Amino acid sequence: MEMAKSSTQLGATESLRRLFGENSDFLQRKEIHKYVRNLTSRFVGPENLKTNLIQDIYVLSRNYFEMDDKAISSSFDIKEAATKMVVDLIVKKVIGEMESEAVRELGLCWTAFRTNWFSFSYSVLGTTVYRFVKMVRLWTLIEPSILSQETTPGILAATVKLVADHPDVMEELKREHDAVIENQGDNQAGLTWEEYKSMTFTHMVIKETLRFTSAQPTVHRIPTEDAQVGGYTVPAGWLFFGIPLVHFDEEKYEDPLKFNPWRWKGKDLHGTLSKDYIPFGAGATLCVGSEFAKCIIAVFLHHLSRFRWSLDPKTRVLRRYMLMFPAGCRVEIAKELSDQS
Ligand code: HEM
Repeated sequence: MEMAKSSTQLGATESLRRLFGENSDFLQRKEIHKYVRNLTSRFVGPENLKTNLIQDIYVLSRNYFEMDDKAISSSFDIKEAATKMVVDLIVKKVIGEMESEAVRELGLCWTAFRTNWFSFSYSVLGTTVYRFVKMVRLWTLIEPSILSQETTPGILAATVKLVADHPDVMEELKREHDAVIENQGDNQAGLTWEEYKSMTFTHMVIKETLRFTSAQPTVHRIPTEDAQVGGYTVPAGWLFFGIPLVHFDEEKYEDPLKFNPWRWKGKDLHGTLSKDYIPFGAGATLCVGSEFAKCIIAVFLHHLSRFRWSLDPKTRVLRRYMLMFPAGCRVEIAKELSDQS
């Protein structure tokens, strides 16, 4: 936490420096940092979220839950659905209208780079790693898009997996969302900001998922002077990889390896940062997309809770550089018996 707050110099390994060159935008982000933050906040900050985005998120995500009158069930990969939605809501607005093939290529390049850069020669022409390195001059523009595309769908998928593994949580969510729908009466065309904020248990589930998965596993920093971390000295100029271990500290969290949304009952559900809770980082580089990400997850849970649903048993979560779902995250939804008549 202290390290994340103390320095805005983001760390990069020697190999990354050689790969991109010392002066690349990718590494020398300090100068353009404020610009990127402002640009992203404009798109996903609370004002735009309240007035426009929440409704767009509601409508776009609802499309995945539509079924023919005669169908009684359907299925889709919820991680892929969220990725497409983020592309529609953010990437196209930040980068401008792109051919869908170009968006796909951008995603593929990033995925290949993220998983292979340390094990694959970047100078081999034609490889996706090579192409990504060539494209990285666009970094300033694509950074928010990449960050939003990588993290949020992964956390949504992790949330869905954890809920599917905990029937008591699924039941409580259903109760909460049934009540929201009932209160809406005939007016079920969307979700208001107030309704979103009133979903107390949903926010407890999201908060616990973010604690439990620590989705962005490391922050990288290079301290400008010697720093103390957990009784160790990190010398100035060294590269520090920080992991939010505080999320699993027994003194802060009772039974920390248990997924237990009820631990947040009566606590602050909307703050993104405290001494013991840092899923969105801390300090000058604190995530600017946190509320947007939480809103996407809550709205998907809202739609999901209208159905009986289950998760493909092949769904597995791997923790590599990011959370990964090698077999996707497919949900099967079925109409309630009463809706089938
Ligand atoms: C659940 C989803 C998300 C998680 C867990 C997450 C996590 C983080 C973390 C830990 C950082 C700090 C990195 C560091 O200090 O080195 C960060 C920064 C950032 N995030 Fe997120 N993020 C999420 C969603 C998003 C979304 C949806 C967007 C944009 C639409 C976004 C945009 C950014 C940006 C632009 C930064 C860099 C801020 C800066 O350098 O000043 N994030 N995020």
